This record gives sequence, structure tokens and C-alpha cells, in this order.
Amino acid sequence: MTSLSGTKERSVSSRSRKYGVPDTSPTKSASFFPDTWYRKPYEDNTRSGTRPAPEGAGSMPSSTGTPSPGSGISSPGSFSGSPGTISPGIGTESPGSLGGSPGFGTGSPASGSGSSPGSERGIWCENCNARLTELKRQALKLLIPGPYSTKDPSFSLLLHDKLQVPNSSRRAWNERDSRCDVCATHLTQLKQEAVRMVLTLDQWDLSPPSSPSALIGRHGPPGPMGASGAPGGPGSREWIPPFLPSSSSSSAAAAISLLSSQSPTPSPSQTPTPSPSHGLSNSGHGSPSVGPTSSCAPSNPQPQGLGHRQGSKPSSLGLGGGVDRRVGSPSLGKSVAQQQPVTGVSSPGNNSGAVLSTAALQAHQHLTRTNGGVTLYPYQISQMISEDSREGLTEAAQNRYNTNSPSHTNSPSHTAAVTAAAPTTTSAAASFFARAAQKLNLASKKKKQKTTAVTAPVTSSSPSCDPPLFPTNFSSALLMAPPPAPPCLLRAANKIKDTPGLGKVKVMVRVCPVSQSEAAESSSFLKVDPRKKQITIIDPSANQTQSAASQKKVAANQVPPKMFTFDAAFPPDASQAEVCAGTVAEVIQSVVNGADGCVFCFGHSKLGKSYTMIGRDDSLQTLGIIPCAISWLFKLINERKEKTGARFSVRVSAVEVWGKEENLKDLLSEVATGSLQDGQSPGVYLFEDPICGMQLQNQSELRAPTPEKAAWFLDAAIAARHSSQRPNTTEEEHRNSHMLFTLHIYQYRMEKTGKGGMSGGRSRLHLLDLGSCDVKVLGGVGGEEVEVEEEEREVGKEEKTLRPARPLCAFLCPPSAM
Ligand SMILES: Nc1ncnc2c1ncn2[C@@H]1O[C@H](COP(=O)(O)OP(=O)(O)OP(=O)(O)O)[C@@H](O)[C@H]1O
Repeated sequence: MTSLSGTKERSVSSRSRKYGVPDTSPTKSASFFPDTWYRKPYEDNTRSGTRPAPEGAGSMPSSTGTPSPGSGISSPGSFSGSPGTISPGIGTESPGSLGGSPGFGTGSPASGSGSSPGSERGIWCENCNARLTELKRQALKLLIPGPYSTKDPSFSLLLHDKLQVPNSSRRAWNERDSRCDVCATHLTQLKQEAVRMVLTLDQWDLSPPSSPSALIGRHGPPGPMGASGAPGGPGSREWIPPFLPSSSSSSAAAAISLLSSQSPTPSPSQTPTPSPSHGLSNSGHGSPSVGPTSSCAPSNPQPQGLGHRQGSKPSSLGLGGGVDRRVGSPSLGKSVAQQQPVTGVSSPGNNSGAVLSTAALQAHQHLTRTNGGVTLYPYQISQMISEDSREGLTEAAQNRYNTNSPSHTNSPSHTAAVTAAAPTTTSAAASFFARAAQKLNLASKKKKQKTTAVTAPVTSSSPSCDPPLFPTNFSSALLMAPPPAPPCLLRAANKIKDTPGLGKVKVMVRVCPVSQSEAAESSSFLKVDPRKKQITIIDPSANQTQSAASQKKVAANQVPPKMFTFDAAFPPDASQAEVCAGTVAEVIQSVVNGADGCVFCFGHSKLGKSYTMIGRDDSLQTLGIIPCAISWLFKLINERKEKTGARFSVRVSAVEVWGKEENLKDLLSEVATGSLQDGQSPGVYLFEDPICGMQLQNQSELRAPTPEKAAWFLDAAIAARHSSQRPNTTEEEHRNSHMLFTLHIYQYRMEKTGKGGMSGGRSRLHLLDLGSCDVKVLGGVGGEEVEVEEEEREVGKEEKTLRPARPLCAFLCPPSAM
């Protein structure tokens, strides 16, 4: 399956292949934070100080160059460590034991040693070791009410989301960059290590799980936004906060015109071969999972322990047995033995209430032990599982969740038993499990499909190599190494009222790179001056060596050079980072301030429109505008949340316009409904609003609580594109495919009246990956507020003479009309 045809197919498939052998070498992960990020704009600014948007793109000092080896990205090797080597020091005060015991093997696959980078003293500083200790504790707490399936992308995502650097470990911690001031280790790296540790533990638990808690949260109460009603279903459209009246009338947009200084078909050499060193985890393709590579583990590392755990209650907690055994304490062994009879109760027909109470008790015991004497009570455990945390799961993901999740449903009676048993218990833990059971019951009634999914989970518990969910994996890319936000974006976090570019259309130009051999030729007629934001087109005949007579003749007819000025001009060697920062940062600011925004590319076929908008997921340097926009939008939102207390909710929709008939396809309908059928949504249609003009109606709008989740929807949308789903897509079909990817931002603020009311609004960021089909140009890009310089209009004309101009369908613009 490919996401895009032609050369894109190549890149996608090569990426998929590469993901089969993820590179976890710490040094490789350095490539995610290269020194060159923003270097160019920075240099340009240094030279001129006049370059616009990339202006602040100068530096991301802490994010460059010094990735901690601790960032070891999940790999099969991560799970290769023998359990016997796992440090027994979970929760002890020794940072070393937590900072990366060999057993938690995050080492490079090459070495196969499974040594954790974090365990190398001097690589992570003491502060980070302490932080890691805390994060691992948090991760363990989250795991306790499991069992969860490590194969489910949502679980590692959930863990990753939940982990926070505790206040007690904020020494030498740079809040802004989420990095350690001492060793520059990024929060993501620490989280990864912690997540990996618990996933490794979870992998060892092969016992038939009995806790229903894995299903908790599917139908939880309203989230913090308090507006979702039943927020569980991302496809739900139940909560639509009031619109900001201004938002529909205000918009900011950026259009990037793609120019080529060569023939439209790029030579193969132009397409950079994705480096195998991207280091992204193989885990959960198309999912943000860190650790699911564990599913590829050949077998349980210690089969002899299996029987022991299978029958043991601690196993049902997702880690008890394994950890107990690893801890190796006789008393713990005794503890496990003591639980044996109770575990037997977990079989169908037995007293599940007792089982659950025992489970909670063991969770408590385990935490008491592993937290170095710190007692955690069951209610604290249950609090750790915020129902809201899984609110954003799609139905499909939930189904997978169920499928991969333990087979408490192997016996239908189990659910009933749990439900019935719950009232007999009075502890907080019991009510926690009872609630989970109720939800399980509800869920099974609600969705027949879910029931089907849960009835066949036994097979899923056996180790298997899941095929990648989607051909792209931007979700993991953002999870592993989010693109550093341009400083200009974060500076704007303080300027709430500042809505740059509001109501304006910015036109930028990116010149497609050419091969070495063609570089000289192209530079003879096309010059790009990024500093002045100008391109100059020179009559090629002026440069040809001719006889004196013909030179005179030519000079008479020669067309003088034409110069065009843009809001930004990106030369052929401009990096993705430069282009992304230069185009989208400002629009994101506007969107977070309540205006609509839109970014799209147009140009000839194979000039790099999709490369610019989507890019590739194989390294930080190749991420396109959409993944960067997702990451930065959330970054800005988080900053804004902290500063103003405003509440945000982000939803995603994606629609494809395909074919000559311009059919509409809801690209997220599959993940919204969990249906594996053709994603042709019956619902999405165009509606002509008398005031706002043409509107897309009824597309799935799915909640994305994290950037990884939004990126996961991007992966799903790309995979669902007409051109991706059919292996033999013709070039024409491919060119006739346009993707409208929209991030809907809902925000609530406390009203200043002091009456405790909330005011809300919605803004949208439309990110369009247009094909290059010949579409009749029905309109320009914008309404009355469009400010396009005369010269820029001229470049459009000029383009037509150089190559067919193929812009966009009219209903795409203005953005507020969508
Ligand atoms: N700036 C660039 N750097 C590296 N590779 C590039 C760049 N621009 C384009 N490419 C490569 O050129 C090829 C064509 O790019 P892409 O598919 O994005 O073009 P397109 O304009 O979207 O084509 P179409 O109109 O057919 O959809 C891809 O393999 C892409 O990776």
C-alpha cells in the first residue's frame, strides 16, 4: 500500500521497509536534531535581518546537536534483554538502577547487549536520572490497573501523554524547551525510556488477563473541556462549542507557489534516498506507540515463568508476577504464592469481585515495594487512570484495543460477574473496577463489532509481528522527535492579541531542487534571492554565446530580466524546516488567536507540492508543513494554556477530492466508525451557504488530544486516499487527488465579567495537499482582504507561459468558507 503514487510510492515503501529495522542507536537519533535546523534562516537573518517568516527560525539551541543517548528509540532490541538481567531496583532510590538497567534494554540493536543508554553514567545527569525514576514510577502506576496490550498504539501514547516531570524533579529543568539544563536530555527521551520499561514488563505478562480496566475510559465522563458529553468516540460530533463570530470572517493564509528551474520530472538523484538512520521505531506503524515492537519478540523470555504467572493474580495486573520474580525477594515469592488460590478465582464463574479486590491489593503491594516504601493506595491507582486520557481514541483504535487486550471477554459471563460482584465490595479499588466493568458491559452492548473483536483476543496475545497500520508513520515521528518549534512561534505565545497576517494572503515561492548537472543551466535563467525575497527570470537567449552580429540582433529582441517579489522566496537548497517555519508559524499564531488559516501549495506536477505539505516521516529534516503544523500548534496551545488558563480542544477532519468528477471522500470515516469497509462516507457533501459560500458538510471530526494523535489521523487520512488505496493508480488519478486536512481548534476562556461564564470559539487551520490536475480556476485566493502585489499577480501570468498554471478548486478558498 502506498500513500502516493509515483516517486512518493518509492519513498513510502522504502520508509516502510526501513521501519522493519529501526535504528535505535543513540547517535542516530542525533539526526533528528541537527545543527542545521533553522541554520539557514538564521544565517540569512544574520546577513540581512529582513527575511520575514523564517526570521526567528534561527536557533533551537537546546534541541540541536546534543541529543542524549538516552533517547534510544524503541527497537526490537529493546525487548531482547533477558528478564534475568532486569534491574531489581525499580523504585529504589538509586538512580542508576532506574536510569537504565541493562534489562530494560534500550541499547543499540547492533550490540545486542540491551544496555540502556541511560545507564551510562555521565550521559544522563543525576537530575535526569531522578526524573527518570519518577517517570518510571508514574508509568508503573499507570500500568497497574492494566493489563493493556503493548500492541495497541494508544497505550504507549497514553502512557507517554500521562508522564509528567514532577515538581520535585525540576531542578535544572528548562520548562520552555522541556530539556535538562545540564545534559540537554529532552523530556521525550526520558518518557520514552520510562514507557519502554513498562512495556517491557507488560510484554512478559502472558497470563490471561482478567481485569476489565483496560477498557476504562472508552465512555468516560466529559473531559476537561467539559463539553464532550460522551467524548469517547472521536467520531462523535456531539460537542460543537459556539463559534467565534469573528472567526469566520477572519483568516490568514499562505500559498506556496512551486517553481521549477528544470524539467518537471525530477531525476531520481533528486529524490533523497531516505537514510536508514532515521531511527524511528518500528513500533506500531501508523501509531504513536513506542514499544509495540515487543510484539515481534520471538517468545516469552522465560517460558518457565509463564505457568507461574499464568495462574497468578499478579500477572493479571500486568506486571506483578514479572516484577516480583525479578525482584527476587523470597518474601515476594511468598506473596505470589499466597495469591495463587485467589488467582484461581479469576476463572469464569468465580468471584470476580474478590479477584479484583485482590488485584487492587496486589497493585498496592507492588507499589509499596517498588516505591521504596512509599505507600500508594488503590484509589490513588485508579486516579492515575484518567478517563479523559483515552477520550480521543477512535472506535477503530478501541476495537484494536479490545482485540489486543486481554481476554476477560473470553467468557461472556465474566463481564456480568464483575458487574454483579462490584457492589459487594466497598473499597475504592472495588468501585474503580466496578465502574470499569459497567463500562465494559455498556460497551459490549453498544457495539456488536466490539464484542466480536473482544471474543478473539487469545490469538492476539501470542507474539506476532503486526503489519504496519498505515504506510506513513508521522505519529511516531512526532512522538520520537517533535520538530523544534521556531522561536518566533513561541515568542508569539505571549502576544495573545497579536494575530499576524490576519486577513492577508501571503504568497511565497519555493524553487524545486535540480540535479547537479542541471544546476548550472537553471541558474542561468533563474535567480533566487531569499534575502530580498525575489526571484529573477532571465531570458536564456541572453546567455548564449553567439557571434557578434547575432548578439546585436538578439540584444534588440531581448526581453529584459523580470523580477518578482514574494513574501518569501525559498531557493532550491532550502530545507524543509526553513520552509515550514517560514510558512506555517505565523498562520498557527493566527489560528490560535481565533482566526481561520490555510496553507497550500500549487504548481506543476512533481515539483514537490506533497513533499512540501506532507514530506516524509523518515527524519526530522523531511517532515513537511502538515506534521510540523500539528506539532507546533499543540506546542503553542500548551503555552497558551499555561499562560492564560484557556482550554483547548483540537479536532481533525480530512477530506479528499478525487477524480475528474471531484468526488468527495471522508478520509477519516474508517477510523471514526471502525469500519474496515470502503471509507466512502455517505455523509460528506458540499453545501452552498448563502453567507459563507461553499461549505463542506458532515465530515468526521475526530478529537486529537495530542499531536501524536493528530498525526495518527494524518497517517490514516493519507492511507485512505483514493490514490493510496489502489495499487495501480495512474498518474492522472494521482494528480486528481487533493487532500483537505483540517485542524479545528475549539477554545474556551473564562469570561472577564467574573460571573464564571465561559466564552468559546472555533478556528480552523486548513492544510491542503493539492494534486496537479487541470482544474478550471474559478476564483482567486481570498476575498476582499487579499493583498497581492502587482508583481506577484504577474508571476502567475508568467508561470502560465512557462508551464501550465494549475491552481485550485474554487471552493477551497477562502478558507473561512470551508
Ligand atoms: N525540495 C525537495 N527536496 C527533496 N526532494 C524533493 C523536493 N521536492 C520534491 N522532491 C521529491 O520529488 C518527488 C516529487 O515530489 P512530489 O510528489 O511532492 O511532487 P508533487 O508536486 O506533489 O507531484 P504531483 O503533482 O504529481 O502530486 C518526490 O519524490 C519528492 O520526494
